[in-house]
Amino acid sequence: MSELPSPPPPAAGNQYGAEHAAAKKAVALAARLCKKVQQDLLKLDVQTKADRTPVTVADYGSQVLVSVVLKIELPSNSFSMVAEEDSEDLRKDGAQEMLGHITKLVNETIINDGSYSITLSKEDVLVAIDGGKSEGGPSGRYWILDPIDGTKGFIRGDQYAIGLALLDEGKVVLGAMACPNLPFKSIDHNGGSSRDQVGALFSATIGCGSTVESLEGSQPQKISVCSISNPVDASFFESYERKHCMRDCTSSIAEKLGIQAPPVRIDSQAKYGAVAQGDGAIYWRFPHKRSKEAVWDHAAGSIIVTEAGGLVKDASGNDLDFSKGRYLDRDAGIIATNKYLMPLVVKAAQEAMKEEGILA
Ligand SMILES: Nc1ncnc2c1ncn2[C@@H]1O[C@H](COP(=O)(O)O)[C@@H](OP(=O)(O)O)[C@H]1O
Ligand SMILES: [Mg+2]
Ligand SMILES: [Mg+2]
Ligand SMILES: [Mg+2]
Repeated sequence: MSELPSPPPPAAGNQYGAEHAAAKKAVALAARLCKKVQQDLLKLDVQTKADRTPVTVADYGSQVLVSVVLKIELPSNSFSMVAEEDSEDLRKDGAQEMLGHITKLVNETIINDGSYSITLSKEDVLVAIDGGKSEGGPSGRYWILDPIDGTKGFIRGDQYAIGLALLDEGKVVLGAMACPNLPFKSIDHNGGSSRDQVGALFSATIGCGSTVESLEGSQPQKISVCSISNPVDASFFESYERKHCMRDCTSSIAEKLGIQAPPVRIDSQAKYGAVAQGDGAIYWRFPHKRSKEAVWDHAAGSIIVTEAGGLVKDASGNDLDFSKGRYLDRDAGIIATNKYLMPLVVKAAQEAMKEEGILA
């Protein structure tokens, strides 16, 4: 397989140009490993974590590759990352076979890409996974990674995303997100023609807009959220998994807004990418309990939507605060949409949640 294409030099004025290029390379390489695993996922490649959610060899392998690429591409003594997975379960007796498989997958992906002449041992793999143990917070620079967001979708053969973001003094300043199964329209700027492709790489840097390109390499093209202002014409995305979203509440919000289109239910932060490129108008998330929302489930997706001209708020209309550590501090619910629809969706959500007894 050919080496991943080097991205074009960053636009003048992009102070995170090197990080942007490294982040895209990292998620694109991780996506190669994930695609290979999704094609022939075996039962023994999937484990259940202590919180009873699934994790696969690809979640771990992706986390290793992103961490390795960032460290090589951006040499510095101060690498810090908040990532979803840790090595605890892989260090247990009985996990040796799985660890061996992850190590093999990581090394094969590196060899096939051809950019780096390194081979990782099992111990290197464990150490790379634990590179994601940072606690985050309001100061300094650190990465936030969801190595596979939508693991349940990944196992089912559906949508998933690899989401990577950079925080600088508590603010998300860049995001790169690979969505290997998401369709997008690639536009030939010479001929003006467009064709449908699958495998999108979204990225955004603060103040520089959002782009999408092919995961296999193509010219990045600017994207923007839709400009629908009447909710009757809007469509919305929500979780495929019934357990992840209160459907009674969201159908009530949709009814209040007069939305005609049926819900589009897909897994992962691919929903943020779809809203950012105007495939639909709204992504909302209303979890059942006031469960904690992890920063890695939203950091990359949220900057890709805001740099595409959209807004991302909690259900009270507040900005998301990524500076509080590994979890977001927010009021129930998260909404991503354009500036016209946001106040209407927040109002409908507040009313619906009061009626459902979720808000006082
Ligand atoms: N019972 C639950 N309620 C709400 N969110 C949940 C959940 N179980 C898992 N999740 C979160 O939902 C994410 C997937 O979101 P979506 O529903 O949009 O596909 C998961 O990310 P991971 O797959 O990275 O673990 C996980 O963080
Ligand atoms: Mg998970
Ligand atoms: Mg996730
Ligand atoms: Mg995950």
